Order: sequence, then C-alpha cells, then structure tokens
Amino acid sequence: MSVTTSDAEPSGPATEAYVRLEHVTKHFPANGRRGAPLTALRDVSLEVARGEVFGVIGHSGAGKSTLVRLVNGLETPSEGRVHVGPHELTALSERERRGVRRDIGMIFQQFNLFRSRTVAGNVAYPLKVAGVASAERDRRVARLLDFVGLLDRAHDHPEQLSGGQKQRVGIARALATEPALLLVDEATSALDPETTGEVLALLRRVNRELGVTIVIITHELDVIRSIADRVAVLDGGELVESGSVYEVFAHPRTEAAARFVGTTLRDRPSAATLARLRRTHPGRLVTVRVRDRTGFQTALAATFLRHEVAAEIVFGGISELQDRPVGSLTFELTGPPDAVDASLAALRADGVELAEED
Ligand SMILES: Nc1ncnc2c1ncn2[C@@H]1O[C@H](COP(=O)(O)OP(=O)(O)OP(=O)(O)O)[C@@H](O)[C@H]1O
Repeated sequence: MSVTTSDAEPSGPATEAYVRLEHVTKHFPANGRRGAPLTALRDVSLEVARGEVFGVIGHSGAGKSTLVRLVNGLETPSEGRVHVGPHELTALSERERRGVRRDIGMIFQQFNLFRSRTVAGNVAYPLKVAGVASAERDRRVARLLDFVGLLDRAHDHPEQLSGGQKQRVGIARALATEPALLLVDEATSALDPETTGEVLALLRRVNRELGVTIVIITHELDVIRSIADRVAVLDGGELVESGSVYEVFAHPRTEAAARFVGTTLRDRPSAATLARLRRTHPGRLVTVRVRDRTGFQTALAATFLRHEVAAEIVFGGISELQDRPVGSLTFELTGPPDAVDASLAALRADGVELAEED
C-alpha cells in the first residue's frame, strides 16, 4: 500500500487522537457460491484528532461506509485495531461495543427519522432510551431544537419539513446524548447546494461551539472543501493519501487524489479553451500553479522581467481553500525562445510547478 502524506505539514494530528485505525483490513466472505471474497478495506491506518473535522472521500465502493461501520463497532475488522476514545473496540465484547456506540452520534443520508413521531419526539427518543427523566428530556430537546433553529417546528411531523430541516432534526437527535464523536455518512447527498451549505454550516457550529469531533464521509469534494480540516482519500479500499485539506487538494501527491481534485480545481485550460486562446495568443502558453507564498506573483513577474520575457495572464484564477490561495494562471510568454526557456528553468529551480501547454 502506498500512503502519501505531505512533507510540508505534519499529517498526523497536532493533538490527541480520538479515533485511531491501525492497519485495518476488512474482508467480506464470498456472497453465494459463485461470488469471490471481497476486501473492502486493506491495511488502512489513520488518526482523527479530538475536536477536528476529518473528511473521508472516495468513489462508490471505495470502502467509506465500511470504515464508518468499523468505527461505530457495527463491523469488526478482519485484521488490525480500531480505537475510539479510550476504548479499543476490537478488544470489547458486542455488549461493551453497544455501550461505546451510544457515545457516537450518527447522521445518515436518508435522515432515518420516525415518521410517526413529532420533531420533538424524534429528538427525545434517544434520551428516552437512555432513561433520562421527562422534565430533563423536555429541557434538552428544547435546547437542541433551538440550536438547530427548529424550535417553532417542535410539534410538526417529519413529512411537513423540507429535506434540510429533516437533516437538522437528524443532527439534533444525534446530539441528544451529548456524544463526543459524530459520524456523518453522505449527509448532504440528497440535498440541493444551498441546503447543503446550511447543513454544513450547522455541522461546523456543532464542531466549533460544542467541541464535537466529526468524521464526515462523502463522495462530494465541495463538502470536504467547505468543512473538513484534514482529509483521507480512499480508493479501492486503500487509503492513498491523507493530510490537510489544503495540501491534499492544492498539491495532491498521488494520481488517485489528483483525479478527485482535478474535477473541482479545473486548473488547466481545456482543449477547447486552448484552441480559442491560440487564435489570439501566438506566444508560448505556460500554466503555473499558484503557491501560498508571500510575494509569489511579484517573484514570477521579476523572473520574466529579468529574462526580458513579456508575460501576460490569459487564463486561470485564484480561489481560497482553508484561507490559503489555490489555483493556476496561464501565461502567454513572448520573447526569444532561449530567454523563455531560461525563465522557465529559473522558475522550476525555484520550486514553481508549471506546465507548457501543447
Ligand atoms: N456486508 C457486506 N457484505 C459483502 N460485501 C460488502 C458488505 N458491505 C460492503 N461490501 C462491499 O465492500 C465494498 C465497499 O463498500 P462500502 O459500502 O464500504 O463502499 P462506499 O465507499 O461506502 O460506497 P458507497 O458510497 O456506494 O456506499 C463494496 O464492494 C461493497 O459491495
């Protein structure tokens, strides 16, 4: 297995790990006579720090849900160990694991609300199961519904709510027993972009204001970009890359991660854009990846100037990720070929990532 972590930043959490997977492999037995045994996860090691939002991305079938089920103890690994808080799940009995599971909140794509219960009844349910007295239950339900902005809908039933509101009830219910860890499995996949933004903002508040550690599983990069501190990329059951969202998204080190990220950053002009650019820009076209470095563009300009190369930005853009600049700029470079070559060599020597467009 190749696990690539960033050189620039420590990929390990700065503080104490709350969830730890050590060399976890999960095989599923052959399904029926003709099915072959399947390895859903292979030798996966990762740590989630207490208090962070940790994203896991991967395509369908990459093993994301299996990973969630291992962390909440619904599955046991074929090999390796899973730790949650002070517990090593793999060393516990099923009954003990159920106890640990009560301290983990779960959020699902399909909300999983009781249709026959009111909004308040849904949020109260886990408290009832935990044996919390009725007056205390009512107090906590009101506080939770206020937190998610649905106090005025307490007596409605789920079918009277929008998808986003249902998910907010799901979040309130998951928080009812005051878990230290929230597992969020494709929670926004059924929601439109605006509602997704609202639900993610609420999860951010859960993390920041209540200090809840969040593991969020998704195939949507924008979800990771907008909420996660660190991310792990799963591909075919293997953890191929992990690190800060900035490092993994701005500078992916594996092809699998780059494939994911390439779909959102769109950092090179497409073939059609290039053809259009060429009609009006006869010079050499070079795409430079923006670095989070003070004076980066000034240094670029100075290098071109020193080599007497004219550089005009003809495509690209800069956006932000975790408050740091990301993006790329395509320049049209005009000047004697030797001078252009020398300027590009100088930039490369300075660690600038660039690609000449064909
Ligand atoms: N209980 C099971 N028995 C047999 N195979 C399983 C079981 N659970 C998962 N798998 C298989 O393990 C692999 C990983 O599945 P998993 O659901 O973890 O992926 P995923 O990344 O969550 O995908 P999706 O986003 O589609 O849910 C898949 O090939 C799946 O068919």
